[in-house]
Amino acid sequence: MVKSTSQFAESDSRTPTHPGGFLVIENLVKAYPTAGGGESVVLDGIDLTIGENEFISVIGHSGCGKSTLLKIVAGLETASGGSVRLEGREIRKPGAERMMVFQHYSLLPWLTVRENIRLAVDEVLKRVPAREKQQIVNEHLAMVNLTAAADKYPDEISGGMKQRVGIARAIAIRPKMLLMDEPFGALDALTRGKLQRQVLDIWENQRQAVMMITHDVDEALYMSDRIVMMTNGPAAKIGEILDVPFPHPRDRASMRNSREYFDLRNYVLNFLDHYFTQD
Ligand SMILES: Nc1ncnc2c1ncn2[C@@H]1O[C@H](COP(=O)(O)OP(=O)(O)OP(=O)(O)O)[C@@H](O)[C@H]1O
Repeated sequence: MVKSTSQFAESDSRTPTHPGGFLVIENLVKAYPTAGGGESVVLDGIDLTIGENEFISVIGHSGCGKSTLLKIVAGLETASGGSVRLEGREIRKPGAERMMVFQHYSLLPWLTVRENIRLAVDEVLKRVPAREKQQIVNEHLAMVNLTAAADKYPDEISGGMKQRVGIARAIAIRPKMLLMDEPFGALDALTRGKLQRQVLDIWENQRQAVMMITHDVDEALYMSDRIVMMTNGPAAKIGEILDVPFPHPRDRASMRNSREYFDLRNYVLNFLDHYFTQD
């Protein structure tokens, strides 16, 4: 039985689904000005609460506003209405407690792998002694299997390795929340699968709040606790939120062979099809 929460259900859709959640988005609206002097509403009344150890995915058709939503949580964009609070504090700008991983790596090309991670650690963990910082960098290099490539420059390593640097850099500063915008989108299928496993391993060992944008239904089902399914834009809303009931640690092969997985996968695909055909 597929369990989901519809934002359009009769019950109060503004009530957070996780009362103890530490990221609380309430009635969020985002509009951009148009050339004609009007405005175009991208997000219209988003309500979402995320728990501090919860991994959620956001899925929806291209242009519905997924990245805009993530950027508002990151503090890179401001909301036009409503509120976004982390542990009760309104998010107004970027902060080290919310680290972003982009699809296109964004490494500094003149720094080595190690130096890219170290730079973030130096900037955020200012009071930590140098020796400990070095340990943190080494530990995170090992976590993403990059110890051997530590002294290489970004243009000397593959796309998958670059993304591992981006992930190590983000988690090395121990953020409370990891924000990932299609983190595996630029990778080939094999590398993507390996990196999904690696990130899930890390998360299963040291849980934190994760919000991940994806277009990939299997990725969302494999990795997340809940899938937030957005309606098409303009004025996109959360259509439904799907619970993914598989316990962690997850085994992809056995999940995929289960009837429940098949039903959930079809449920998400049908949701996306429904909105696509409305275009
Ligand atoms: N800075 C901006 N100024 C004006 N409009 C913008 C701006 N950023 C995004 N938009 C518009 O907001 C809408 C949502 O964009 P967004 O990138 O958030 O969608 P998305 O769901 O992440 O898309 P994709 O899946 O293709 O990455 C689009 O119509 C886009 O053109």
